[in-house]
Amino acid sequence: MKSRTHPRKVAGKRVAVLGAGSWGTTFAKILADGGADVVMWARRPEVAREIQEAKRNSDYLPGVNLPLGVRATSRLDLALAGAEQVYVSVPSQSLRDNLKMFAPHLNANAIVISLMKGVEKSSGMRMSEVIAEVLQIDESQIAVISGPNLALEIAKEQPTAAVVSSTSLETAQAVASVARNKYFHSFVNTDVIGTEFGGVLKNLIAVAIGIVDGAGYGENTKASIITRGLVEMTDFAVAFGAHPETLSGLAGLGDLIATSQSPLSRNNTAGRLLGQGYHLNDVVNQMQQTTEGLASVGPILELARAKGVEMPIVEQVRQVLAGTLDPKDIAPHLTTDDEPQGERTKDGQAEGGSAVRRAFKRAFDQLRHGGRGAGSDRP
Ligand SMILES: NC(=O)C1=CN([C@@H]2O[C@H](COP(=O)(O)OP(=O)(O)OC[C@H]3O[C@@H](n4cnc5c(N)ncnc54)[C@H](O)[C@@H]3O)[C@@H](O)[C@H]2O)C=CC1
Ligand SMILES: O=C(CO)COP(=O)(O)O
Repeated sequence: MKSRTHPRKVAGKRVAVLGAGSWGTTFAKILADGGADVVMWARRPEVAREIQEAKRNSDYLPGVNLPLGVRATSRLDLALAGAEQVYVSVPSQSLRDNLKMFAPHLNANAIVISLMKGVEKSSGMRMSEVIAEVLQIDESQIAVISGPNLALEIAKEQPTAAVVSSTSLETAQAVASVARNKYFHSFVNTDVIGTEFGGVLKNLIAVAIGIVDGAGYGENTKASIITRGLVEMTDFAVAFGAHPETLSGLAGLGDLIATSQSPLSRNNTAGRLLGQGYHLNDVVNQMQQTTEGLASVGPILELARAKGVEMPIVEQVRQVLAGTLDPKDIAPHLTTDDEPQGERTKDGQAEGGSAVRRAFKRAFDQLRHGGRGAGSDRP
């Protein structure tokens, strides 16, 4: 970085944001507006240069002025030097390779925060698990952030909230006290599994909503899918050890509503194109930004199968992606049950049993059949 292009340094904690796409850039603005001293790493030198010199990232956030305090470089050593908190926002499928590049430059005590909402296709691992495995750091040094956070709205400073989650409450609080400002409110929790899976799973339901929207169905259909989708999300996450409340919080229901309703959502947009009859390859080519849901469908269904969790909506999304189900048919087949099924009621109990009760039953069945129990978060 040339010193003449260095802006005045903002007083505050030195943090790094790795990944200069729409979310990484927006998050750098959130942090800088909260008073942190932010250096971004961009893969492409021209993107780093535009942010550093013009305080713009016109490819991803057209028309948005970044705070003067945000600096950017394409050199990892400069971005990570002295960084106490490191926020990572790259496509989930590229995380492992990126982490290997980051590792030599990371401070041993730095907290690493995942801003991503996908699972690794090859392993089914959550992003925090990939971080722990590749960087070989303790889980108390890792946090994740998730919530109803459409980047472009936040870049325009429209108020929203998110959850910062770490198995260490102290870590979550340390991150939340930096990742906040007048338009971004951070809550904390210690349910990393629920917080991460909430972000992953809502993408899949948002794709389903996009599909039925594109196929011409209306609000009743979409509301039914959102509601039943939340049940699938909760069943799945609880089976892996999440607290059900997390899924009805910002990282679950909150994000599900935002993503399912907004044309800004890439997952929702991809679904709509599929619903309009475009082939998956054409949709992928048309999407210029990361669309995590398309890559997550396969690994999530595999994980679900391993725990005996039924996900009829996600399964139908898979079939539409594979071209074996007409998008028009996704709505009439909202359930695979042959018999009438109980709906969860106000206290979380369904006639057929609560998510927790079902999780226990699954664990019991798995133990009986020599499998692993529900307490484990890996199949
Ligand atoms: N955009 C949004 O509104 C939000 C996105 N997220 C999550 O943040 C993560 C990143 O998403 P976005 O920033 O929106 O994506 P994006 O497509 O806008 O940007 C991705 C960035 O990663 C970089 N990158 C680094 N290594 C890469 C590689 N090997 N292959 C491709 N790109 C690579 C790209 O150059 C680009 O700067 C995703 O997991 C997404 O679900 C979470 C909340 C909100
Ligand atoms: O996670 C998001 C909003 O919270 C962004 O959703 P998309 O990735 O679908 O754009």
